[in-house]
Amino acid sequence: MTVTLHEGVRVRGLSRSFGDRTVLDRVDLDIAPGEFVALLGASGSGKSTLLRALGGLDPQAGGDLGLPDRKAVVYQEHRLLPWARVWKNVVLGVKGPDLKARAVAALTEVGLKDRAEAWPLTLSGGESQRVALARALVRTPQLLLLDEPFGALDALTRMKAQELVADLWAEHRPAVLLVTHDVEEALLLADRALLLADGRLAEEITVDLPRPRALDHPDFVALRRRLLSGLGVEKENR
Ligand SMILES: Nc1ncnc2c1ncn2[C@@H]1O[C@H](COP(=O)(O)OP(=O)(O)OP(=O)(O)O)[C@@H](O)[C@H]1O
Repeated sequence: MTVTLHEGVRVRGLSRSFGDRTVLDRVDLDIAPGEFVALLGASGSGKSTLLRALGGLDPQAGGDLGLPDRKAVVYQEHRLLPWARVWKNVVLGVKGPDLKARAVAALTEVGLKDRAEAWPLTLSGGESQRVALARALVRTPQLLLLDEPFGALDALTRMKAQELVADLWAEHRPAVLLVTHDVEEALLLADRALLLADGRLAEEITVDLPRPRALDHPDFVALRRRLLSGLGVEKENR
């Protein structure tokens, strides 16, 4: 694997095997600076493996990776450390002056300014994920990697979190790769949706809909059907 600096993402021939099982098979992927891309695929198709490689977190992957310097990842589980106050969690590992002020600024952006001094165990699941978003924001990422960040939230909290991500993305415009199982989430947020199957990017759907997006817009419904069919779900009522 070679990693070079790039403004957005420019991946060529990304491959990854575990034993004799090839999970990623010479994947090419471009994400322009500021572009929001969603990645869908069946369970076990290699979405998280691809995301990990883009985080520069998988030295055993093969291929040429052009990646920006500043990357941040948000996972399905918040990964907050219980023994550090919320604001400290946000800036853990960050260097430089005014760390507390930077943490509070990021927490303000996710609507949690007043929880800066709280302990992580006193937060709800949705709040914890917002802290995880603040922890990403404070790093001013050029590439934001989201690995099913709202997968464990209830439907209403998830919708609010999606709105928050849409707002934060519009404000800061990082390139985003969002791994999700949720077709509607992909279509609400992304410029492009990619389908991963058999180790390759099997399909690409451009989501050319004005924002904010409405679930009941006929073009939205048509794209939803197309994506579901790409995922092998044909039933109309799903
Ligand atoms: N460290 C590892 N060692 C062995 N096999 C692995 C490892 N990491 C992933 N795999 C295998 O690679 C395949 C792809 O895993 P990955 O987690 O990338 O899939 P995914 O598409 O993100 O799945 P899901 O949607 O269920 O989260 C799976 O078959 C998994 O078992």
